[in-house]
Amino acid sequence: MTTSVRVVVGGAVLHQGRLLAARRSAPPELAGRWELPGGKMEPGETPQEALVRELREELGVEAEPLERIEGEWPLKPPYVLHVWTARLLSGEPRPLEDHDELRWLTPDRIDEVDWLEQDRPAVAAAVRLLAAAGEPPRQPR
Ligand SMILES: Nc1nc2c([nH]c(=O)n2[C@H]2C[C@H](O)[C@@H](COP(=O)(O)OP(=O)(O)OP(=O)(O)O)O2)c(=O)[nH]1
Repeated sequence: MTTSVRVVVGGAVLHQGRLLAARRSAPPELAGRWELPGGKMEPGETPQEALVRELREELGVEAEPLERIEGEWPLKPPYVLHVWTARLLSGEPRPLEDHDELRWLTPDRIDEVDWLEQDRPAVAAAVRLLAAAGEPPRQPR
């Protein structure tokens, strides 16, 4: 028997050395916990299209997905979490839907919010990317 999984696409939105964190307002068991904004892929959508749509609906911004963070994290069945890095093209993120607070976190402050457990590996990977991007260029040998 094959079980079909459904993908939830989360966006690691990176801007000026920071990662965007969003605090869920619902459902009750997840409210108050922090996550990467995003949502369920709809039939016929690519992950990138789903992420662009979700970030537009939830945050009121236009964003560009960049690359997939390797890995897949199980959520409540049948959902699994995939994460893509993304950059803002226009707009200032606002918590329009599903969230009641947003915060831009620098790598050193990433643990100041209570991330959903299932998001932690992807958040750690996003922080590594931010830290690498923030390093000064290496001296040529
Ligand atoms: N968006 C998002 N959802 C996550 C993350 N981690 C995590 O466990 N989830 C869970 C919460 C929800 O049960 C589910 C995603 O649902 P959602 O409510 O964000 O997606 P959606 O906007 O498409 O939902 P819907 O109201 O259309 O049903 O995955 C995450 O980082 N981002």
